[in-house]
Amino acid sequence: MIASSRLTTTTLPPYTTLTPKPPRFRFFSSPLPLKCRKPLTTITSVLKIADSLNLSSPAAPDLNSLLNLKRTILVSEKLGDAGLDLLRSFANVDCCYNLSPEDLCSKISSCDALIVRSGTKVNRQVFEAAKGRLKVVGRAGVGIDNVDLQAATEFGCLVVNAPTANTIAAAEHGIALLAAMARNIAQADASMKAGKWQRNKYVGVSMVGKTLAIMGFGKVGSEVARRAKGLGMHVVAHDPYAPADRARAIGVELVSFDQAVSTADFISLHMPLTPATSKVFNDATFAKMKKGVRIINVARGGVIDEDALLRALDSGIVAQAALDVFCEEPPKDSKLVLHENVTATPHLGASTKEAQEGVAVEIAEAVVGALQGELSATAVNAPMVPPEVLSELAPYVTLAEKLGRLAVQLVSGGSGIQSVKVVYRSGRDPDDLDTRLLRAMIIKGIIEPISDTIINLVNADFIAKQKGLVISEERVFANSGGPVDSIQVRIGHVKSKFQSAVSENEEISVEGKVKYGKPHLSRVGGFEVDVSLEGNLILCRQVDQPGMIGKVGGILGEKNVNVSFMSVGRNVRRKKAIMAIGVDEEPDKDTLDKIGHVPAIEEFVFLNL
Ligand SMILES: NC(=O)C1=CN([C@@H]2O[C@H](COP(=O)(O)OP(=O)(O)OC[C@H]3O[C@@H](n4cnc5c(N)ncnc54)[C@H](O)[C@@H]3O)[C@@H](O)[C@H]2O)C=CC1
Ligand SMILES: O=C(O)C(=O)COP(=O)(O)O
Repeated sequence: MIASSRLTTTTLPPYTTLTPKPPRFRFFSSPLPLKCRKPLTTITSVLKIADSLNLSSPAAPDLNSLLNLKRTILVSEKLGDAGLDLLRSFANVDCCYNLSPEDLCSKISSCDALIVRSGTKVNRQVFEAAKGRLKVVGRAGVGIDNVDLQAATEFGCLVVNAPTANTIAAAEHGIALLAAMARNIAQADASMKAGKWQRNKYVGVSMVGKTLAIMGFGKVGSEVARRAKGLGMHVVAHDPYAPADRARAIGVELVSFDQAVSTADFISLHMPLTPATSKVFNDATFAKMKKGVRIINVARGGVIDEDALLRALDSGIVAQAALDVFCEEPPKDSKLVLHENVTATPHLGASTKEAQEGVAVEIAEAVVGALQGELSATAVNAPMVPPEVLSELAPYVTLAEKLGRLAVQLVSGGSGIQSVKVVYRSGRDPDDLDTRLLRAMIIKGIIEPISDTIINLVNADFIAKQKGLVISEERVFANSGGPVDSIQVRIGHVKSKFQSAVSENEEISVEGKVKYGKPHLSRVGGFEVDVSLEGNLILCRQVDQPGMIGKVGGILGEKNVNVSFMSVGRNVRRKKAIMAIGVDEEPDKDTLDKIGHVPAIEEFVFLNL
């Protein structure tokens, strides 16, 4: 050990956070132009690796791909043709719009993926009804407030969205609503259609020189800001997570919530609907606003308390509101929509031809990629791992799972596993080695053999936590050619059925390396070994004396069990040794008994890898 740095102790970092990922593991935030994207027909070996590792297919034994059967994708809301064509080239596509919640639940168990927009509620019942078949939910748009992410994660279902293709459409709709509201376009149009000519009634307000407060300075918010600057408005923004330099670059000042709402002539909402933003525009907030303020909401209806807005409109605090989104869609209570100072559109922010084609292709690619095992760039509830990183980590991913499987089989029955320590020896800078994938596979290896839960990248941390398993990770610096020199898995506070696997620290300890691209076991307890982690493994502790390999090899040979690898590790000559024997077939009980009865063999265990 040269240096050691603790990565995590008792807490598992969440897969998705608001904090940026280290650059090496980040995808480009905007999609590549279509012609630059990889053709879906050319499935890279990386995707196959991931697929075979079942990284994103929690429940499927992947018979579909083995038998070359097509998957089924349910599309529950209108999707652009280019996206549908792409999906059809890969899967059976069932377009069923306006499904009732009951119909959705009854259909979902025969679907591998579901594609929705904002109108489909993908709640816990949907995941329960899927009975483990649903592997991916694709949200053809940005907001994922209609998908129960917690339930998706618990059921090991990946959720992906299409976060960029409708940004401009939403921003343009925001500006369109702002201008239409300021100049009473909708009301004047309706009045003319009713045969009237009311020039004095529909005198508007000017936008130039007015202060616009952008609430939520993300993709849409900043595009609205850019356009509003072009209209000569003074733009401020409130966003606790937005970088000040991005705002500065557009000439926008980032201000506090109170400052934004109290100084603005126009307020445009662009934050996501979360527990923190739910009904954040309420009576108390409206009371802080300038009398005669104008509000635009192209984000989510739920960020406004609609009853409070109605009161604010009636009292004149809010002069006008332009609403594209509502708490309930379509809104049942039409008081707001019918209010003469309200301009309303039926959630049209993303509805341009261009945006819908873009979103459809973006989500189709993400869903097809995910079904093929690709780790998505737009995953909402799983780590985003670019293909080149996955390709590099692939053999270590296999090693991690095998070590987990091996370690758990060394635990003697009845002793509950509570703490697992993983030590990575690596020459990489900690920021340059994303261990989430490896950790997930170790968890998979540990939990799957002892439970009926299927583990994948989406639910690994969640299931570990649920089972009370505390995973701690440590990085030890070591010069190595690849990303990882070795991985050690230690299980503490348990008894072992193979005492020699217990290290000085009273932990079951196994260590492995990747050699020639294949996972190898390099250490068991305090003994060094060198055996390929493929097929099955027999571990024997014996007196170190001549003829042992021959004896055990002979017993296996008699029963036609093929030995693929054999390695002996010992600490002191002629004392104790560990023999690790890789076998292609599983020896029957008789054969194992015979090995156990070889006089110099003190203990042995058969492990299924
Ligand atoms: N009406 C429509 O058809 C469309 C609506 N949208 C909605 O617009 C919203 C914004 O979308 P994007 O800009 O693409 O998302 P984004 O994720 O790029 O931006 C959201 C911003 O809100 C900020 N934010 C989070 N909590 C906040 C808080 N408490 N106060 C202030 N800011 C907060 C975030 O830091 C982020 O910068 C989403 O709710 C999305 O669903 C997006 C596209 C179309
Ligand atoms: O992308 C978003 O967040 C939207 O609100 C767009 O919703 P839609 O796909 O048009 O139902």
